[in-house]
Amino acid sequence: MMNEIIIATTNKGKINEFKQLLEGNGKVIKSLLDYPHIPDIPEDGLTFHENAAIKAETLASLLNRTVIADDSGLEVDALNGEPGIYSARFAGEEKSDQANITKLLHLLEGVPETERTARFVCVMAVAQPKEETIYFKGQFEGTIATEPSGDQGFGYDPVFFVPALGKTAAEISSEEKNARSHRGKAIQELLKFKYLFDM
Ligand SMILES: O=P(O)(O)OP(=O)(O)OP(=O)(O)OC[C@H]1O[C@@H](n2cnc3c(O)ncnc32)[C@H](O)[C@@H]1O
Ligand SMILES: [Mg+2]
Repeated sequence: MMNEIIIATTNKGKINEFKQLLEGNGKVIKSLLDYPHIPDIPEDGLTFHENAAIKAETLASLLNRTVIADDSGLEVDALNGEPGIYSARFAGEEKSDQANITKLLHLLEGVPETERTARFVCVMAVAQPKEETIYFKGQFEGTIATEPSGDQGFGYDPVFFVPALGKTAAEISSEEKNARSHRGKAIQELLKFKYLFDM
């Protein structure tokens, strides 16, 4: 029990990154995949903060435990910040990474490199029974490539080009991604509050 950190997510890519960032020191990551009887939590908020709170608070009250949730997405400047909070379902309810990437590249056809700036945003909510929810945020700046490259990571990583590395987020190791990513930065902030997790 006390050695567990519970994340309100079903996204395997996120779960792997949380494991790398938080496991060790005797801690074990649990996710919604370990609680299959819990029904889908509807993400009907209008901001990353609202959706992160909905996921974290719903699971925290069901389990009566401290829970972390991650709401994240890709903001593309040439698309006025879309897909944003709708990143997972950009191309439809089936949440297909492949279809999302195809739709994004199609919308950006003909947009020159200098105007393809984008960022990943991650808002983490930590919900504790009978306490105020706490938030941590991280951002990861990049540009949208014209074609996918690499097979690491998940989601939009194959088209998220990191100028400082000259590679996409799917062409770097998870260690390299975690060291600079939106999720990695939010967790660095969260780790300033280790006592929340008996660490
Ligand atoms: O809600 P949970 O269960 O956590 O899983 P989800 O995949 O639906 O997660 P979100 O609602 O937060 O949507 C985030 C989407 O943004 C994209 N995304 C977020 N972080 C990413 C990353 O590190 N690399 C690539 N794509 C990312 C990806 O398409 C995700 O599905
Ligand atoms: Mg989601």
